[in-house]
Order: sequence, then C-alpha cells, then structure tokens
Amino acid sequence: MSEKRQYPTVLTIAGSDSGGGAGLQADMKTMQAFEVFSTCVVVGLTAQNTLGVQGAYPADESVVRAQFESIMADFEIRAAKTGALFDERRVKEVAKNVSRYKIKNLVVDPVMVAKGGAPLLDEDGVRTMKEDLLKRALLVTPNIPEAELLSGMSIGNLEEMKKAASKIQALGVPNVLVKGGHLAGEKVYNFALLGSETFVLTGEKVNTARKHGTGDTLSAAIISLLAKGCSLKSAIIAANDYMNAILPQPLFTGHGHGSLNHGLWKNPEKVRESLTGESLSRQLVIGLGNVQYDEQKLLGLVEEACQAGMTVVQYREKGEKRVDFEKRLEIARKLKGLCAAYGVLLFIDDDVDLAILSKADGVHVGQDDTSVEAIVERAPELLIGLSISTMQELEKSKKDLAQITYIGVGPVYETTTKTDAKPAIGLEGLKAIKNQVKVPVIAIGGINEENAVAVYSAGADGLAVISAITNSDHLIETVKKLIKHGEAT
Ligand SMILES: Cc1ncc(COP(=O)(O)OP(=O)(O)O)c(N)n1
Ligand SMILES: Cc1ncsc1CCOP(=O)(O)O
Ligand SMILES: [Mg+2]
Repeated sequence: MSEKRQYPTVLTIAGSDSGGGAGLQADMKTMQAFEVFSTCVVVGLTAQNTLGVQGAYPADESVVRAQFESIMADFEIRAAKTGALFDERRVKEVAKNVSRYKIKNLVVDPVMVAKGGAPLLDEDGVRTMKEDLLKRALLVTPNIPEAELLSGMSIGNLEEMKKAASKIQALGVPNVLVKGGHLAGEKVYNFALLGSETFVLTGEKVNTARKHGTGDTLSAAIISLLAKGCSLKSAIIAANDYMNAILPQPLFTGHGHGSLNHGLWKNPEKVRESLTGESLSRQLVIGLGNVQYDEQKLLGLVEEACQAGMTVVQYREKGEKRVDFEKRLEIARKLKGLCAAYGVLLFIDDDVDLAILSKADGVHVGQDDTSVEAIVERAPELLIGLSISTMQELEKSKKDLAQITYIGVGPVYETTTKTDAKPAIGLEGLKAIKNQVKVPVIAIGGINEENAVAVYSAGADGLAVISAITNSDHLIETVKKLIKHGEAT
C-alpha cells in the first residue's frame, strides 16, 4: 500500500435509515460537513421515513465481516463509531472485528430505541454491548434512557447523570458522555466523565420535533474531529457547538419529524445567517508580532483564549519583523485547526489569499485594503469584517454593508498597539456609528476588562482586543469579565 499520508478517514458501523435523517446517512453527512472521508459497515437496514420505522432487517454476520475486511484492507481508519447494531449476534460480530483490526478511537453510540419508539437493539444485545463492546471503546455516548439501561439506575437530574456515568465507566469504557436532552428543564445538560476529569456542556433546548438523528450526528462529529487530531475533550466541545448551531435550523422534509441540516456548519450563506450576536462578540486580534515572535506562545495563548470563551480569532501579522507568506500560511492553518476545535471563527487581517488558502472563515479588511466587491467576487464563501473609523468612511461603505458580517469600529480609545491608528472616536463616536447601521458593530481600540462595560453600554455588539489579552496575567478572569460585561448590557 502507498506510504502517502492519507486524508483523515473515518468509519461508521451502523444501520441504514432509508429516510436519510439518522443512522449511517446522518453520520456520513456529518462527516462530510467536517471534511473527513467516510466509510461504512452496514449492520442492517431499516425501512424508515420521517413518520417512523416501518421495518428492520439485520444484515447477515458474514456480510458485516466482509465489509470490515474490505475497508480494513484499504483504508487507514483514524476513528470509528457504532450506531444501531440490532441484536446480540451483530454486537458480537462488531466487537470481534474491532479487536481483529485494532480499531482505535472507537465511539459507541449505544443506539437502543428509535425516536418513535421502535427498538433498535434487543435485550441480549444490550447485555453483550455492556460485556463485550464497551471495553473496546474510547467513549460511549448514551442518552438518558440508554444510560439508565447501561447503568441499571434511573436518572432524573444532573447528579444522577454523574452517578450513572461512573457506573458505566466501571463497565470498562474510559470515557462517558451522558446526553441530558430527555430531562425536563429549559436547558440541556450533557455530562462528560473523561478519565477522572468531569465537565458539563450546556445547550439550548430547541423546541422542535426535528431532533431525529441527533445522537448519530453528535457522535459522528466527535469522531470526525478525533480523526483530524483533536483531543477528545476538544472534539466533544466542538461537536456540542455544532449541534447547538444546527439544531435551531432544521430542514422541513417529509411529513413527520423532519431532519437536521447537517451541511449547515460548512455552508457559508447559512453560517452567516445563523451567526448570532454571541458568535461574533469577543474577538482576539493577534499575530506573532504581538508575542515577541514566539510561535508556541501564540498558539498557546490562542488555545487558552478559545477555551476561556473568546468567540473569534483574527490573525493579524503586523510588527517590525517581516513574516513571509509561507510562514503566515503555516500559522493560519494551525490557527484554523485550533479554532475549529472550539467552534471559534477565524478571520485573517487584510490578506484574502491567506484567508482562502488557510480555509479561514473570514477576512477583515480596512478602508484601503481589498474592496468588499472584489472579495465577494473572488471568494464568496468568506465572511467579511470591514473597518470604519469615521462617519465619512461609513457613508462611503454603505453600499457594502449588505455583504459584510460586521464592522470593526474604532479606535474607541487611544491605543499604542496599532502604530498607524486613526484618532480615537470615543464612546460618542461609537454610538453615532451604531445608530446608523443594522450590521453588528465590533468595537476596537484600547478596550479592556474595565472599560468593556461602557463600550457595551454605548451600543457595541462585540469587542475586539489585542493587549487586553496579550498583556493579561489572568487570561481566564479577563475573558470571564468580558463575557460578564456583555451579558450585563
Ligand atoms: C475588528 C477589527 N476592527 C478594525 C481593525 C483594523 O483593520 P485595518 O483598518 O485593516 O487596520 P489593520 O488591522 O490592518 O492595521 C481590525 N484589524 N479588526
Ligand atoms: C487593530 C486595531 N485597529 C484599530 S485599533 C487596533 C488595535 C487594538 O489593540 P488594543 O486592543 O491593544 O488597543
Ligand atoms: Mg487591514
């Protein structure tokens, strides 16, 4: 076989949903959205549509085995997941093949019952899954009813989710993610037990019947990110963000529960539409020039900032040393990987080529940079941020406002970070510009954890900062304060 590095390739071991919204179809659509190559072992077929499951037809074990043989003879599988496995015989066959081919990064989505109530795993299958399959997995992702069956206890709240996760871990699987969507309450809590580390992820409870395939989609997103080299924790966090982004915008297809819009994440038009104020609200602008040309410091700081809750990173390379294009591309690609893992948007300052080649989400341009028209013509997939410093610039840019994602307004306060900054416009200048536009206003220039509240009160929809982060000796606290000030106004 060729020694060439392989494109990240993943495997779903699951049942087919003829209705296309769940099962291996949901998995493969999700994998496409995350830009990994997907392969599948079909463990059985269902005759199914958005109204329910009309029939289930397990595949013969020899057919399951033959598919494993074909896939493993050719592909380098970086991560795999299981979905509906139907019964004890198929669970055993899958477990055997997972061992035979030493499949790593296996996520078991212990699918037991379809959304409409149809059983997708019999009782003996559940027992075999507990005894034989879980110990071969990296992670198991039960929902509440599945966690109850696996743990043998009933679950009515977060505390019980935690207890159940420990009981499931004791079955031999090192990491457990219990999905709390079935519990009552306005928010959804998902509880993760990764080794001895625990954390809770929240999501909005979306008031829609179109939740079919959510478990498949979440686990497919997790293995796609694992295949791209993300840590398990980052993969879970980013997959949760993906769910929160696509759940509110289902597809109205069929006459029953409809479907998730799996491609939404990567469709720029849709991403633009689904961007909330929150997703643009805290931007870290940074480059090597802001961190004494120390690459590890840059990447470390960006990762920490993403973890802490910054929502956008802008890669802006200014400073006395020249950083050549090749190096900037290398950095931008690394930043893209980091940001994607946390569901953070990456913008590139000034350079449209760099934004295209690094697959950044957007580009930020000033008044004298590439025109908005030219960017849209060349790279319609890019989100666009545009600097506005004065009413005159706003007037000149009004024709472009419909095409752009946000305007960067400032400097609001004096700043020493940008050597050629225009005069500070103050809170009054910010207010005046805000009053003239519908597009989100991201304030920049001299903003820090103390004055952020005033900036928000003047009408800013978000903040962009450099020194508030690069000079902070308590970054998590700094970001927390930026978040708090935004929430307070
Ligand atoms: C969010 C945000 N707002 C304004 C700017 C300034 O951009 P620009 O006018 O292109 O100046 P330089 O950044 O190139 O010095 C920004 N980068 N980000
Ligand atoms: C890039 C830029 N554009 C206007 S002011 C500025 C610099 C912001 O840096 P700081 O947050 O350290 O004042
Ligand atoms: Mg610029």
